Amino acid sequence: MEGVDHQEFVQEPQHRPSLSTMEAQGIPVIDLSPITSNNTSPSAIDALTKEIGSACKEWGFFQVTHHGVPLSLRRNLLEASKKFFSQSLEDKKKVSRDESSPSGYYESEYTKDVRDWKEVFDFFAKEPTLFPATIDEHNHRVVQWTNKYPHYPPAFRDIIQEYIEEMEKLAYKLMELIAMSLGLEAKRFERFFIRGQTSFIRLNYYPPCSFPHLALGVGSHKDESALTILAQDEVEGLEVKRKTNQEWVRVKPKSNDYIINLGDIIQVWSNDRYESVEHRAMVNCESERFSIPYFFFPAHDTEVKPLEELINDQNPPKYRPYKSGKFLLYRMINDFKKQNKDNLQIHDYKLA
Ligand SMILES: O=C(O)CCC(=O)C(=O)O
Ligand SMILES: [Fe+2]
Repeated sequence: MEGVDHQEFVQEPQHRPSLSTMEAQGIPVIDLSPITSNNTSPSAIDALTKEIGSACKEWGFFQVTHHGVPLSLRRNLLEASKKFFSQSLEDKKKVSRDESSPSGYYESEYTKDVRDWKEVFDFFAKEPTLFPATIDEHNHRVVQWTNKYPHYPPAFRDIIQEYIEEMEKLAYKLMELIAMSLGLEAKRFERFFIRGQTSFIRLNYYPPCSFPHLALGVGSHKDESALTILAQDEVEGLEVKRKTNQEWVRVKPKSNDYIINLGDIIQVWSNDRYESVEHRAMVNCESERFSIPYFFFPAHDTEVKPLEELINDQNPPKYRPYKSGKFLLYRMINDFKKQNKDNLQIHDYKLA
């Protein structure tokens, strides 16, 4: 971040982080053994489903253990990410995102119009990934996006592809549990992802920052995904807004757990039974920090709307339908420059 205008990173006073935020005591930690081990009983799955249901309802954010993703793979990816970002800006910019595809490296993203103190590399989980060509609702042209892969470190491509496969397996399992917790059949959500999912993975790098009380690594936001599976390194920084009292609580890193957060799409599908949750990442003066979110997204032409099983006369739909790909594209375009206005949010689709 040398030679940049620091002013654009400064958050409005009400959004500035408190460096003494308390650590989250209550974030549910859920043991996924019933779905990842061989000898499992229906009653264990039942209990797990209930646990997932209350975590979704009360927090929208939880940690999972015994998730089945090999620790060595996660370590390798964090190591590869560290190596990539340690290169010179010039080398990193050789794989910058551009007009032909939003996959690649970039160092300026604006969350809610304030610049984040971070650098990023995005990859699509599927190649090619089909996406709408424009945000215009009446334009049905589709484009194919492919990934950029850095040459350094050399094993990058293999590691990231292997990791993405593991994330996808875990995401499908979690979606099954979430479906059951809503009283739906286990595979209810599968159809939206099985062909043409637009999931992507992001390597976040937060360099040390000399004014951590004024800036944020990622400003407060809700993920637009169906759900997000997040790996963070051992450096603290992630904060979640607790639903019950609207206070920021810090999520302590645990080296082998994943953090799961519900995204806007589940909020709409469940007609607000579950909600996506505001979260943000703080930076600090001494240590760099790395995190790797995997955003699980349906096919771009999925019409996202409250599921018919979950609506009735007493509980009418709370959202008007929207196309998953158009919303995501809108956000992607607008997060990359200063707009002097709020970006599109899920509440903009809310029916009065
Ligand atoms: O770095 C983190 O812990 C959170 C990152 C995040 O929320 C995001 O990239 O959407
Ligand atoms: Fe996020």
